[in-house]
Amino acid sequence: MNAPLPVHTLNDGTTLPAIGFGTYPLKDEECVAAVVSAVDAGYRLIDTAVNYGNERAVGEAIRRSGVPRGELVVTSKLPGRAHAYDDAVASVRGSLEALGLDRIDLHLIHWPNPSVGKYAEAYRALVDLQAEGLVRTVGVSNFTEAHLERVLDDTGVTPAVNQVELHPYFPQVEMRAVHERLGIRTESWSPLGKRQAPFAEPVVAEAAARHGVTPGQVVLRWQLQLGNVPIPKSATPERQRQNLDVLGFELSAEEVAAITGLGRADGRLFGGDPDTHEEM
Ligand SMILES: NC(=O)C1=CN([C@@H]2O[C@H](COP(=O)(O)OP(=O)(O)OC[C@H]3O[C@@H](n4cnc5c(N)ncnc54)[C@H](OP(=O)(O)O)[C@@H]3O)[C@@H](O)[C@H]2O)C=CC1
Ligand SMILES: O=C(O)C(=O)[C@@H](O)[C@H](O)C(=O)CO
Repeated sequence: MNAPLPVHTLNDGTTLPAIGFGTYPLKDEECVAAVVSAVDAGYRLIDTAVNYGNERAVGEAIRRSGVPRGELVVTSKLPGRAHAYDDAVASVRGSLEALGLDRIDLHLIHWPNPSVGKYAEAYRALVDLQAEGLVRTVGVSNFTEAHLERVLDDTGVTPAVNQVELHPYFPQVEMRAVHERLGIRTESWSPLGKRQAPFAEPVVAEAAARHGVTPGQVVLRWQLQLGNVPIPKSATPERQRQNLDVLGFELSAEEVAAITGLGRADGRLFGGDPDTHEEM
């Protein structure tokens, strides 16, 4: 097991491990086994969602892991079909029941779902559930600057986290600046680039050779040096360990800039533009 991970202090005073574990599209026993081995490897931040259909498996893995509950940061997400206030409250209660927990550490609105037009209502529900103690930290996912400003104006509560698509082909330079200005921690989904991983790009492969690490480790180290919290998914224990083992080397400022330079306007993995993409 690696040394304990560094943590970030969020704008609500709670902490978030510097790397987390993604669980989509793991299901059932494969999910339980992957999360148990991830926790054993040292992951303490686990990312699930109602729409992944694996909250029960994640809850089972947490119980099997033997790690004290207080050491884990469990994230779940509200689906687009549950943005109306009462539906949002019911969805969070459903997640608690499925996970077998009495509190969710970080609850996000999964997508803003513009056609529903109720993400601000959903956000108010999460803020109220935080006051009740059922949710520790309130955050969002796939929010643009306008969505962030809207919920902030509405409630006076800044989301602690915005989980967005972020990898070398889509480095989100503008959104990271918005987060910096508002005091929001950036979490990176598909942090390795998933099926379009940039592992063969010369700037990544050459940095890996220079530092004696794998291309995946270079990409995750790039994430860390930008202050992002990556949540890589792997069903493979060896890769899970490798993805955590990124504290023992440092990329130069030039290497970081060159990887960010891989960004391109059409770099999104599947066209998930939050202003138009709908996921119920
Ligand atoms: N909020 C949102 O809208 C979204 C959130 N997410 C979250 O983000 C998480 C991570 O994103 P995801 O889309 O899974 O993409 P990732 O960038 O984490 O890539 C996962 C893929 O990379 C492979 N992989 C993992 N580690 C390595 C490695 N070291 N070397 C080579 N290949 C590797 C995995 O295969 P294998 O398992 O075989 O190792 C898997 O195929 C999700 O699991 C989910 O929790 C994802 C999409 C949207
Ligand atoms: O994994 C997630 O959180 C998602 O939102 C996914 O459904 C994502 O949209 C995807 O992988 C679609 O192909």
